[in-house]
Amino acid sequence: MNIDQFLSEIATAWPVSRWTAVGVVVGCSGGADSVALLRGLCELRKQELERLERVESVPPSPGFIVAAHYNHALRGRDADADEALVRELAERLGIECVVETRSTQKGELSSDEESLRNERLAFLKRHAERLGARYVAVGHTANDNVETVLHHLFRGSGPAGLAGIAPHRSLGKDVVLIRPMLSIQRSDLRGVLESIGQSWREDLSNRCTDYRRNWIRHKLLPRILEAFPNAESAMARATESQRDWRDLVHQFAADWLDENVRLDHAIEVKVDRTTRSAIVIAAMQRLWKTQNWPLRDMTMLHWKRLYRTISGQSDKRYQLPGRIEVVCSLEYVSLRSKLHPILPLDV
Ligand SMILES: Nc1ncnc2c1ncn2[C@@H]1O[C@H](COP(=O)(O)OP(=O)(O)OP(=O)(O)O)[C@@H](O)[C@H]1O
Repeated sequence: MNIDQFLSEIATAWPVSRWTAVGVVVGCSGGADSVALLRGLCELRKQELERLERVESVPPSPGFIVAAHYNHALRGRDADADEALVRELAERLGIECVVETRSTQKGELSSDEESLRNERLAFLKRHAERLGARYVAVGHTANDNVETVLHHLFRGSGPAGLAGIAPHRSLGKDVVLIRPMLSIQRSDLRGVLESIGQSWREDLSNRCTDYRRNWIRHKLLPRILEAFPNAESAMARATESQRDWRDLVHQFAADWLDENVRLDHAIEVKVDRTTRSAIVIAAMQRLWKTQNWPLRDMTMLHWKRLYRTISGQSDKRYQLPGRIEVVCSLEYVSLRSKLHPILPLDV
């Protein structure tokens, strides 16, 4: 892949005219993927502004790109070198760089993958809101997508998990998280960076912090590719169709939620003996999101159990992860969190 093909892949996934006139915060770790993303977006923006200048006399664009780096402060000098690379790159590209260093006071925060990811996302969202940016762009690649799907598969995830990494999703009211490099292979990105003489930092933490993800990346996938050389693009196609199915089910689920769920002292879900489990489960997952209940702790077994309850096949009182209490009556199933107040139902 050469640089033009690379830029065109990004522009196909995320048409340039959509974002050059608004603010974009680019999450940049200093690793190859996000360095390539930052370089790619800055180049596309520059080309678009030059094009506009040629065809018409346009007022200066109100849009901007800001590089944002979250220093996890976990790997001492390595973490500082990541930060330095992002700062230098932003300076060279003539864009603002925001950096935040994680507080490392003992016992204050946990350092598992999920907590770090959540903190990072909260940081990116916070700065996008502060700067009035419309988008947060991150550098997930085609390989990340395949690895995520396999990981979900082995954990027994439902259809939503097998739909892979979403190309975009809302991060609250005014900010959209976008992943414009999901069609690009990691190795191609590195080739492009080498061809333009752009260095990056090897993310050593990637190798060790998430053992199972890295086992999939370094051990399993190479074996799969020996037997199925096109497995990665085949899986990407499969997840794309899976996404269509998921979107369809989500539409039904939203309607089902409107008709069958009401808020009272608890969340009251009507017992429904006819609707298929896929729709009821998707509706419950949507409900969990609206309430900020811990989705990740819910396995398919929990969702199935809840579905059996809602479809009138069990009437026991029990608790789900995150201390969600389930109580059944003849016509309604009440759900109540022991930790959170009830929130409105719109996502
Ligand atoms: N320290 C960081 N500061 C800012 N942005 C980051 C940082 N680390 C990662 N990102 C952004 O997130 C993208 C994905 O990184 P990575 O694969 O490590 O992340 P993740 O969000 O944990 O996702 P995954 O679900 O694949 O584990 C990067 O390409 C980059 O855009």
